[in-house]
Amino acid sequence: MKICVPATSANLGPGFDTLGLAISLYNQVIIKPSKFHSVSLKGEGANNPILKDNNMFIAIFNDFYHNLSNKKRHFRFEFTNDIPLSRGLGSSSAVIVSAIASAYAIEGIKIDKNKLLNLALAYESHPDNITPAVMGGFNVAAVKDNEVKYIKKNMPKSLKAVVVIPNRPISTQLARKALPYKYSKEDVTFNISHSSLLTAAFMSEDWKMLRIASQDQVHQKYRMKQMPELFDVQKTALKSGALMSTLSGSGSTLFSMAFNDDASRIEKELKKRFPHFKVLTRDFNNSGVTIEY
Ligand SMILES: Nc1ncnc2c1ncn2[C@@H]1O[C@H](COP(=O)(O)OP(=O)(O)OP(=O)(O)O)[C@@H](O)[C@H]1O
Ligand SMILES: N[C@@H](CCO)C(=O)O
Repeated sequence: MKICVPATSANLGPGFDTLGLAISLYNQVIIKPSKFHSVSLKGEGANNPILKDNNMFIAIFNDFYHNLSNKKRHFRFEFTNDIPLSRGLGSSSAVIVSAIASAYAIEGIKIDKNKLLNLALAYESHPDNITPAVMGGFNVAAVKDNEVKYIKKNMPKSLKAVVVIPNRPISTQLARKALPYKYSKEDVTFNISHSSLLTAAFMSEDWKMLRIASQDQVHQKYRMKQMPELFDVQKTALKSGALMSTLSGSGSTLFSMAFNDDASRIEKELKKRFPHFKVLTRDFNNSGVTIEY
Protein backbone atom coordinates (compact mmCIF):
# COMPACT_ATOMS: atom_id res chain seq x y z
CA MET A 1 0.00 0.00 0.00
CA LYS A 2 1.35 3.40 -1.00
CA ILE A 3 0.33 6.90 0.16
CA CYS A 4 1.61 10.06 -1.49
CA VAL A 5 0.96 13.56 -0.11
CA PRO A 6 1.98 16.95 -1.54
CA ALA A 7 3.84 19.84 0.04
CA THR A 8 1.75 22.94 0.72
CA SER A 9 2.35 26.66 0.97
CA ALA A 10 0.06 28.42 3.44
CA ASN A 11 -0.98 32.04 4.08
CA LEU A 12 0.07 33.26 0.58
CA GLY A 13 0.80 36.63 2.19
CA PRO A 14 -2.32 38.13 3.77
CA GLY A 15 -4.42 34.95 4.12
CA PHE A 16 -3.08 34.02 7.54
CA ASP A 17 -4.40 30.58 8.65
CA THR A 18 -6.83 30.66 5.69
CA LEU A 19 -5.26 30.34 2.22
CA GLY A 20 -3.02 27.57 0.92
CA LEU A 21 -2.08 25.62 -2.17
CA ALA A 22 -0.47 22.29 -3.02
CA ILE A 23 2.88 21.92 -4.79
CA SER A 24 4.22 18.91 -6.72
CA LEU A 25 6.79 17.92 -4.12
CA TYR A 26 5.89 14.79 -2.20
CA ASN A 27 6.31 12.56 0.81
CA GLN A 28 5.61 8.93 0.04
CA VAL A 29 5.17 5.99 2.38
CA ILE A 30 4.90 2.31 1.48
CA ILE A 31 3.49 0.11 4.24
CA LYS A 32 3.83 -3.68 4.25
CA PRO A 33 2.76 -6.28 6.81
CA SER A 34 5.85 -7.61 8.58
CA LYS A 35 6.89 -9.89 11.45
CA PHE A 36 8.44 -6.96 13.31
CA HIS A 37 7.93 -3.20 13.40
CA SER A 38 10.57 -1.55 11.18
CA VAL A 39 11.18 1.83 9.58
CA SER A 40 13.31 2.88 6.62
CA LEU A 41 13.85 6.52 5.71
CA LYS A 42 15.10 8.13 2.50
CA GLY A 43 15.40 11.80 1.63
CA GLU A 44 14.55 14.65 4.00
CA GLY A 45 15.08 13.79 7.65
CA ALA A 46 16.81 10.49 6.82
CA ASN A 47 19.61 11.25 9.30
CA ASN A 48 17.31 12.64 11.97
CA PRO A 49 17.15 10.14 14.88
CA ILE A 50 13.77 11.54 16.01
CA LEU A 51 12.21 10.33 12.77
CA LYS A 52 13.45 6.80 13.46
CA ASP A 53 12.74 6.57 17.19
CA ASN A 54 9.88 8.97 17.87
CA ASN A 55 8.19 9.44 14.53
CA MET A 56 5.04 11.58 14.50
CA PHE A 57 3.69 9.56 11.56
CA ILE A 58 3.94 6.26 13.49
CA ALA A 59 2.33 7.79 16.61
CA ILE A 60 -0.68 9.12 14.64
CA PHE A 61 -0.92 5.93 12.54
CA ASN A 62 -1.01 3.84 15.74
CA ASP A 63 -3.71 6.06 17.32
CA PHE A 64 -6.00 5.36 14.38
CA TYR A 65 -4.94 1.78 13.62
CA HIS A 66 -5.65 0.60 17.18
CA ASN A 67 -9.10 2.17 17.04
CA LEU A 68 -9.95 0.73 13.64
CA SER A 69 -8.53 -2.78 13.98
CA ASN A 70 -8.84 -5.55 16.53
CA LYS A 71 -5.86 -7.42 15.02
CA LYS A 72 -2.34 -7.18 16.44
CA ARG A 73 -0.17 -6.75 13.36
CA HIS A 74 3.29 -5.32 12.74
CA PHE A 75 4.32 -3.27 9.73
CA ARG A 76 7.33 -2.14 7.77
CA PHE A 77 7.15 1.59 6.95
CA GLU A 78 9.26 2.78 4.00
CA PHE A 79 9.35 6.57 3.90
CA THR A 80 10.67 8.62 0.97
CA ASN A 81 10.47 12.27 1.99
CA ASP A 82 10.97 15.15 -0.42
CA ILE A 83 9.28 17.73 1.82
CA PRO A 84 11.91 19.43 4.01
CA LEU A 85 11.19 19.54 7.75
CA SER A 86 10.17 22.83 9.43
CA ARG A 87 10.74 24.93 6.30
CA GLY A 88 7.17 26.15 5.81
CA LEU A 89 6.21 23.60 3.17
CA GLY A 90 3.65 21.79 5.29
CA SER A 91 5.80 18.87 6.43
CA SER A 92 3.71 18.38 9.58
CA SER A 93 0.41 18.46 7.65
CA ALA A 94 1.79 15.95 5.16
CA VAL A 95 2.64 13.61 8.03
CA ILE A 96 -0.74 14.02 9.75
CA VAL A 97 -2.77 13.51 6.56
CA SER A 98 -0.74 10.53 5.31
CA ALA A 99 -0.71 8.81 8.72
CA ILE A 100 -4.50 8.96 9.09
CA ALA A 101 -5.05 7.92 5.45
CA SER A 102 -2.63 4.99 5.93
CA ALA A 103 -4.38 3.62 9.02
CA TYR A 104 -7.69 3.49 7.13
CA ALA A 105 -6.11 2.11 3.96
CA ILE A 106 -4.23 -0.71 5.71
CA GLU A 107 -7.57 -1.86 7.15
CA GLY A 108 -9.10 -1.64 3.66
CA ILE A 109 -11.54 1.06 4.82
CA LYS A 110 -12.27 3.74 2.21
CA ILE A 111 -12.16 7.19 3.79
CA ASP A 112 -13.95 10.16 2.32
CA LYS A 113 -11.61 13.13 1.82
CA ASN A 114 -13.84 15.47 3.85
CA LYS A 115 -13.70 13.06 6.78
CA LEU A 116 -9.92 12.77 6.45
CA LEU A 117 -9.61 16.57 6.49
CA ASN A 118 -11.72 16.91 9.63
CA LEU A 119 -9.77 14.16 11.41
CA ALA A 120 -6.51 15.94 10.51
CA LEU A 121 -7.87 19.14 12.09
CA ALA A 122 -7.57 17.53 15.52
CA TYR A 123 -3.77 17.49 15.03
CA GLU A 124 -3.32 20.88 13.34
CA SER A 125 -5.88 23.51 14.34
CA HIS A 126 -5.33 25.88 11.40
CA PRO A 127 -6.73 24.49 8.10
CA ASP A 128 -4.50 26.27 5.56
CA ASN A 129 -1.99 23.42 5.06
CA ILE A 130 -4.11 20.35 5.75
CA THR A 131 -6.83 21.40 3.26
CA PRO A 132 -4.57 21.57 0.15
CA ALA A 133 -2.62 18.52 1.41
CA VAL A 134 -5.86 16.51 1.29
CA MET A 135 -7.61 18.18 -1.65
CA GLY A 136 -4.82 19.63 -3.82
CA GLY A 137 -5.18 22.97 -5.62
CA PHE A 138 -5.70 26.43 -4.15
CA ASN A 139 -8.00 26.49 -1.12
CA VAL A 140 -9.77 29.05 1.03
CA ALA A 141 -10.60 27.46 4.38
CA ALA A 142 -12.24 28.37 7.68
CA VAL A 143 -13.13 26.30 10.75
CA LYS A 144 -16.68 26.21 12.13
CA ASP A 145 -17.70 23.83 14.95
CA ASN A 146 -14.58 21.68 14.47
CA GLU A 147 -15.24 21.29 10.74
CA VAL A 148 -13.28 22.72 7.86
CA LYS A 149 -15.40 24.74 5.44
CA TYR A 150 -13.43 25.24 2.25
CA ILE A 151 -13.63 26.18 -1.41
CA LYS A 152 -11.06 24.69 -3.81
CA LYS A 153 -9.91 25.84 -7.21
CA ASN A 154 -7.59 23.84 -9.46
CA MET A 155 -4.36 25.58 -10.39
CA PRO A 156 -3.68 26.00 -14.13
CA LYS A 157 -0.74 24.34 -15.89
CA SER A 158 0.49 27.74 -17.10
CA LEU A 159 1.90 28.61 -13.65
CA LYS A 160 4.82 27.30 -11.60
CA ALA A 161 5.95 27.53 -7.99
CA VAL A 162 9.54 28.63 -7.42
CA VAL A 163 10.58 27.95 -3.83
CA VAL A 164 13.71 29.11 -2.05
CA ILE A 165 14.44 26.77 0.86
CA PRO A 166 16.93 28.16 3.39
CA ASN A 167 19.46 25.97 5.13
CA ARG A 168 17.93 26.75 8.55
CA PRO A 169 14.52 25.64 9.85
CA ILE A 170 11.85 27.77 11.56
CA SER A 171 9.54 25.93 13.94
CA THR A 172 5.86 26.84 13.38
CA GLN A 173 5.20 26.74 17.11
CA LEU A 174 7.91 29.34 17.80
CA ALA A 175 7.04 31.41 14.73
CA ARG A 176 3.45 31.70 15.99
CA LYS A 177 4.72 32.95 19.34
CA ALA A 178 6.74 35.67 17.55
CA LEU A 179 3.51 37.39 16.44
CA PRO A 180 1.91 40.33 18.29
CA TYR A 181 -1.05 39.69 20.60
CA LYS A 182 -2.91 42.71 19.28
CA TYR A 183 -3.14 44.41 15.88
CA SER A 184 -4.27 47.90 14.90
CA LYS A 185 -7.52 48.38 13.01
CA GLU A 186 -5.41 49.58 10.03
CA ASP A 187 -3.42 46.33 9.90
CA VAL A 188 -6.53 44.19 10.23
CA THR A 189 -8.32 46.15 7.49
CA PHE A 190 -5.23 45.94 5.30
CA ASN A 191 -5.16 42.14 5.57
CA ILE A 192 -8.90 41.65 5.10
CA SER A 193 -8.86 43.75 1.93
CA HIS A 194 -5.72 42.15 0.51
CA SER A 195 -6.70 38.58 1.37
CA SER A 196 -10.11 39.12 -0.24
CA LEU A 197 -8.51 40.64 -3.35
CA LEU A 198 -6.00 37.77 -3.53
CA THR A 199 -8.79 35.18 -3.30
CA ALA A 200 -10.79 36.95 -6.00
CA ALA A 201 -7.64 37.12 -8.17
CA PHE A 202 -7.03 33.35 -7.85
CA MET A 203 -10.69 32.54 -8.51
CA SER A 204 -10.89 34.77 -11.59
CA GLU A 205 -7.32 33.97 -12.72
CA ASP A 206 -6.41 37.65 -12.69
CA TRP A 207 -2.74 36.84 -12.06
CA LYS A 208 -1.46 40.38 -12.60
CA MET A 209 -3.36 41.44 -9.48
CA LEU A 210 -1.31 39.12 -7.23
CA ARG A 211 1.66 41.41 -6.74
CA ILE A 212 -0.47 43.97 -4.88
CA ALA A 213 -2.99 41.54 -3.42
CA SER A 214 -0.29 39.33 -1.79
CA GLN A 215 0.92 42.08 0.56
CA ASP A 216 0.53 41.44 4.27
CA GLN A 217 0.82 43.34 7.56
CA VAL A 218 0.03 40.54 10.00
CA HIS A 219 2.85 38.00 10.09
CA GLN A 220 5.60 38.17 7.43
CA LYS A 221 7.62 41.12 8.71
CA TYR A 222 7.72 39.74 12.27
CA ARG A 223 8.91 36.35 11.10
CA MET A 224 11.25 37.36 8.28
CA LYS A 225 13.18 39.60 10.70
CA GLN A 226 14.58 36.37 12.15
CA MET A 227 16.23 35.64 8.77
CA PRO A 228 16.68 39.09 7.13
CA GLU A 229 18.04 37.57 3.88
CA LEU A 230 14.46 36.56 3.17
CA PHE A 231 13.59 40.19 2.38
CA ASP A 232 16.29 40.10 -0.35
CA VAL A 233 14.98 36.78 -1.68
CA GLN A 234 11.50 38.30 -1.93
CA LYS A 235 12.78 41.45 -3.69
CA THR A 236 14.91 39.41 -6.12
CA ALA A 237 11.99 37.12 -7.04
CA LEU A 238 9.64 40.05 -7.68
CA LYS A 239 12.29 41.97 -9.63
CA SER A 240 12.95 38.89 -11.78
CA GLY A 241 9.28 38.67 -12.78
CA ALA A 242 7.49 36.62 -10.09
CA LEU A 243 3.75 37.30 -9.90
CA MET A 244 3.91 37.12 -6.10
CA SER A 245 6.49 36.17 -3.48
CA THR A 246 5.47 35.36 0.09
CA LEU A 247 6.77 33.64 3.19
CA SER A 248 5.62 30.03 2.88
CA GLY A 249 3.60 29.14 5.97
CA SER A 250 5.62 30.22 8.97
CA GLY A 251 8.91 30.02 6.98
CA SER A 252 11.69 29.63 6.37
CA THR A 253 10.89 28.97 2.68
CA LEU A 254 9.99 31.84 0.36
CA PHE A 255 7.27 30.83 -2.13
CA SER A 256 7.00 32.59 -5.49
CA MET A 257 4.56 32.05 -8.31
CA ALA A 258 5.37 32.71 -11.95
CA PHE A 259 4.20 32.13 -15.50
CA ASN A 260 5.90 29.05 -17.00
CA ASP A 261 7.96 31.21 -19.37
CA ASP A 262 9.42 33.26 -16.50
CA ALA A 263 10.07 30.50 -13.96
CA SER A 264 13.48 29.28 -15.15
CA ARG A 265 14.86 32.84 -15.36
CA ILE A 266 13.65 33.53 -11.79
CA GLU A 267 15.12 30.24 -10.56
CA LYS A 268 18.47 31.04 -12.21
CA GLU A 269 18.62 34.52 -10.68
CA LEU A 270 17.71 33.22 -7.21
CA LYS A 271 20.35 30.46 -7.45
CA LYS A 272 22.98 33.01 -8.46
CA ARG A 273 22.13 35.43 -5.61
CA PHE A 274 21.54 32.81 -2.88
CA PRO A 275 23.90 29.90 -3.63
CA HIS A 276 23.64 28.58 -0.05
CA PHE A 277 19.85 28.12 -0.34
CA LYS A 278 18.05 25.40 -2.31
CA VAL A 279 15.90 26.70 -5.19
CA LEU A 280 13.29 24.44 -6.80
CA THR A 281 10.73 25.00 -9.56
CA ARG A 282 7.63 22.80 -9.43
CA ASP A 283 4.17 22.48 -10.96
CA PHE A 284 1.17 22.82 -8.72
CA ASN A 285 -0.66 19.71 -7.52
CA ASN A 286 -4.42 19.44 -7.98
CA SER A 287 -5.16 15.97 -6.61
CA GLY A 288 -3.97 16.13 -2.99
CA VAL A 289 -3.24 12.94 -1.08
CA THR A 290 -3.40 9.74 -3.14
CA ILE A 291 -3.84 6.20 -1.83
CA GLU A 292 -2.82 3.06 -3.75
CA TYR A 293 -4.09 -0.15 -2.19
N1 LIG B 1 8.68 13.29 7.35
C1 LIG B 1 8.40 13.46 8.64
N2 LIG B 1 8.28 12.39 9.46
C2 LIG B 1 7.96 12.55 10.75
N3 LIG B 1 7.74 13.74 11.34
C3 LIG B 1 7.85 14.82 10.59
C4 LIG B 1 8.19 14.74 9.20
N4 LIG B 1 8.20 15.97 8.69
C5 LIG B 1 7.90 16.80 9.71
N5 LIG B 1 7.68 16.12 10.84
C6 LIG B 1 7.33 16.68 12.16
O1 LIG B 1 6.77 17.97 11.96
C7 LIG B 1 7.58 18.97 12.61
C8 LIG B 1 7.67 20.20 11.75
O2 LIG B 1 6.46 20.87 11.82
P1 LIG B 1 6.37 22.45 11.62
O3 LIG B 1 4.90 22.77 11.69
O4 LIG B 1 7.30 23.13 12.55
O5 LIG B 1 6.94 22.68 10.16
P2 LIG B 1 6.25 22.63 8.73
O6 LIG B 1 4.95 21.87 8.82
O7 LIG B 1 7.26 22.11 7.79
O8 LIG B 1 6.00 24.16 8.44
P3 LIG B 1 4.64 24.97 8.05
O9 LIG B 1 3.55 24.47 8.93
O10 LIG B 1 5.01 26.40 8.30
O11 LIG B 1 4.40 24.70 6.61
C9 LIG B 1 8.95 18.29 12.77
O12 LIG B 1 9.64 18.84 13.86
C10 LIG B 1 8.56 16.84 13.01
O13 LIG B 1 8.15 16.66 14.36
N1 LIG C 1 -0.90 29.59 9.03
C1 LIG C 1 0.19 28.94 9.69
C2 LIG C 1 0.94 28.11 8.67
C3 LIG C 1 2.09 27.37 9.25
O1 LIG C 1 1.72 26.13 9.74
C4 LIG C 1 1.11 29.99 10.30
O2 LIG C 1 1.43 30.94 9.61
O3 LIG C 1 1.51 29.86 11.47
